[in-house]
Amino acid sequence: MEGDFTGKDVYGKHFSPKDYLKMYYSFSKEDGSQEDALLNFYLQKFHKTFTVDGVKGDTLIDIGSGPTIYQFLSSCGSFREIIATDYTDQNREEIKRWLKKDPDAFDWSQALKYVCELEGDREKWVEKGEKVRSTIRRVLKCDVTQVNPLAPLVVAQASCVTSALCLEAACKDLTAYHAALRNIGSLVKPGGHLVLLVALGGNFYMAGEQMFFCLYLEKETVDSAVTEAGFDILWSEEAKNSYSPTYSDCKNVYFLVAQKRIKV
Ligand SMILES: C[C@](O)(C/N=c1/sc2cccc3c2n1CCC3)C(=O)N1CCN(c2cccc3cnccc23)CC1
Repeated sequence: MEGDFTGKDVYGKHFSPKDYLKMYYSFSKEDGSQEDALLNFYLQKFHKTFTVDGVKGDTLIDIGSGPTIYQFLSSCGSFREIIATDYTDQNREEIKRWLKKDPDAFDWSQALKYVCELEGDREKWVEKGEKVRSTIRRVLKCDVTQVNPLAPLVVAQASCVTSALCLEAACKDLTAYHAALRNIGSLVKPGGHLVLLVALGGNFYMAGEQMFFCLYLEKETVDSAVTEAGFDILWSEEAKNSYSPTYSDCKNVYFLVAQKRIKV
């Protein structure tokens, strides 16, 4: 299967949010496991972007949210409205379960506590959860291979677009990757921000027993695609040796913040 692109239909049929969440986002009991370190890296970089560096605005659109909400824990205090999106119904349903406090929704309390600790008060994690729930206003279908990824909806350009671990799974080759970056970049207003979390140097990742395609990307490839999509890269950071081989052959994870050039 390695190397065969995983089409959108396969995601709809075979992507199990529950398996995926258990594999990647269950803080293990003994601290310092590889997966904890990886999630902590993501949470630290979102904290730096939104809480420390002060990226903020009216609307934030998250592209390819998957079944997760960790990516909103820092941005929920910096935007009036967050729009979560994903291609597959089951991922959007998983997010809605958490928003409604459904008893069998995934437990994000460990991640909530970790971000509250970064913000200086670990006890505020329940309020943080309510803040995330009140800020995520819509959960929409997206398809990054479409010129308008939110079609048929037409949504006003956003102050910020974030996308974590999505494009490398959704794009079958570099041409598609460049096009997808242009597509999601069109959702950002001039002067607005694009925040990417990218898995580098791998061909697949696991979710439960299923193997899914990952486009092999290097840091330089991502940087040039972001620049060509009309953005200036403000800063970026690579975490080496991030993935345990059980889950993916990806080597590193890459966090990048860019700003959309204002055409003069
Ligand atoms: C984010 C995610 O959780 C996937 N997570 C993870 S964990 C991990 C660990 C190591 C490597 C990698 C990795 N990845 C994906 C990237 C590679 C998810 O569920 N995804 C992303 C991809 N997505 C789409 C598929 C097909 C077409 C799409 C069209 N438009 C929009 C989205 C589309 C479906 C939902």
